[in-house]
Amino acid sequence: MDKLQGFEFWRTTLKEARFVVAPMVDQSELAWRLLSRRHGAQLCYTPMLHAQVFVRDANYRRENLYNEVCEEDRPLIVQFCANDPEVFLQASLLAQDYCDAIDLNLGCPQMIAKRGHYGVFLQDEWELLEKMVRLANEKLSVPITCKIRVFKEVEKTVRYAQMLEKAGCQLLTVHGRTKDQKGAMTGIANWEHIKAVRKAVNIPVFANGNIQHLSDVERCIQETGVHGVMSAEGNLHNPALFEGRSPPVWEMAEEYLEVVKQYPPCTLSYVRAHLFKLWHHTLQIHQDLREDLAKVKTLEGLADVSKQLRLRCQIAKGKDVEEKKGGLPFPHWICQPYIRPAPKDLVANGNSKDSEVKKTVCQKRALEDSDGTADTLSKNKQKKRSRNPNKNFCPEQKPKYIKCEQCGNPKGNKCVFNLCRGCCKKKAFKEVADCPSQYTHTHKLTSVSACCTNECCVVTKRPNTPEFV
Ligand SMILES: Cc1cc2nc3c(=O)[nH]c(=O)nc-3n(C[C@H](O)[C@H](O)[C@H](O)COP(=O)(O)O)c2cc1C
Repeated sequence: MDKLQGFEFWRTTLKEARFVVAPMVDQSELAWRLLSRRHGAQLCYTPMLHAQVFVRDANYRRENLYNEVCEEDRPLIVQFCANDPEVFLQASLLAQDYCDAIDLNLGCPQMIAKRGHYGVFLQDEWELLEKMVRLANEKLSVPITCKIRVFKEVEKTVRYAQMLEKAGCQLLTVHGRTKDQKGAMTGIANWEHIKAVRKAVNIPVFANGNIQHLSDVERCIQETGVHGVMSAEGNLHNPALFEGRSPPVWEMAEEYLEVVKQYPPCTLSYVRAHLFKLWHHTLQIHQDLREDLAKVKTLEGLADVSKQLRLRCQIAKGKDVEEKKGGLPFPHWICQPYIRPAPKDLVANGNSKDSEVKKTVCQKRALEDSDGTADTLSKNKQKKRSRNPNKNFCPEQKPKYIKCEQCGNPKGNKCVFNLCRGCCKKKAFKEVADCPSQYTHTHKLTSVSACCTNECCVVTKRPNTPEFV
């Protein structure tokens, strides 16, 4: 049977989904998707996966997709970042049986995407994108979709969307922010651009940006004419957003922790990050518990801190105590959006906050650009240091790894070809393998599973290598 396309795909496979949970690295994992679906989400995306790693590493495939497969988690779109048509295709072929469509990330504006040459940094490479989408559309059994950011110019954004449609993209998500609208400069998404794209293409369009309440969903659909809306931050702060409810935080936190237990394993740092987002406002009052939440090392520990937060809120609620602090919303214990200060409020000319924001942005950039050589540590590094105070972030004192002669990744421990695990494996398959470490292992082996974890030893599984038979 021919695969469904465009509107037919949206109507039949996606069941006319209008409420969509965004792809979110470390945050749109299975447990969170299931929680969001229970509360109104009709379609979810996986976090962005790296196409190249997905092709190369079976563990990565298992941990990030295959082990997460479950019936309740459909419809599901798997998102990849990629910059090579063949690699993107190979990754998508390996993922297509576990999802309803494959999405290409053309929106990530982070420094890591700049270095890896993917996400929004492909925004100007139309020829390459055309090839990637065309090949995927031709060869995959599921539709290919794209998630883009807008250009400053409406007209260029429209031509960009039309190019992707022509290449074979079957559904387009338009994030109404430009490449530079990130971090402190995030600001408001532009729905005018989204509306223009919607009018100009003949495939379903989802709008992304500024969706914090159910009323935003309705307004966005009305103003832009899109077929669905996607929420990221709004969903993280209130997973019941699409139900039009703002439940007490503990209700969502406890239900989420239950789902995590029901669908193991879930990485602890994801759970911690979700609780930080859910309890965002309350944690500004109960700073002691903020520290506890950062420190505990088990799921039970996290659940316990969450319970203590609930008890404190319930006591305050019972006594009708108004715990107001700074600009915190009240009551702080209901799920509600975190409103970022608008960049114009922060960087208006002559505003005293101006230099502060620019300083933060510049510091961050310096840190990103210099790979951690700046004086200030990023939030992530600070977190790492709080867990391991002896950790050294000085690049000169980092252990130096020997690099793979072919690709520059760290060399495998035992490989005598001076290759990384992936390249060694390829070599082993292409040529008759004669890595002495493999011989040694093979002779000692009683079973394949006793083999070293170095993928170069995969060669021992090949039935017709002399050392195996
Ligand atoms: C924690 C987090 C992780 C994200 N990871 C991804 C990702 O993996 N792929 C992607 O295309 N966008 C990612 N984004 C961007 C969102 O999908 C979305 O485009 C952006 O946050 C704007 O939507 P919002 O205004 O509803 O937050 C991420 C956003 C957040 C907050």
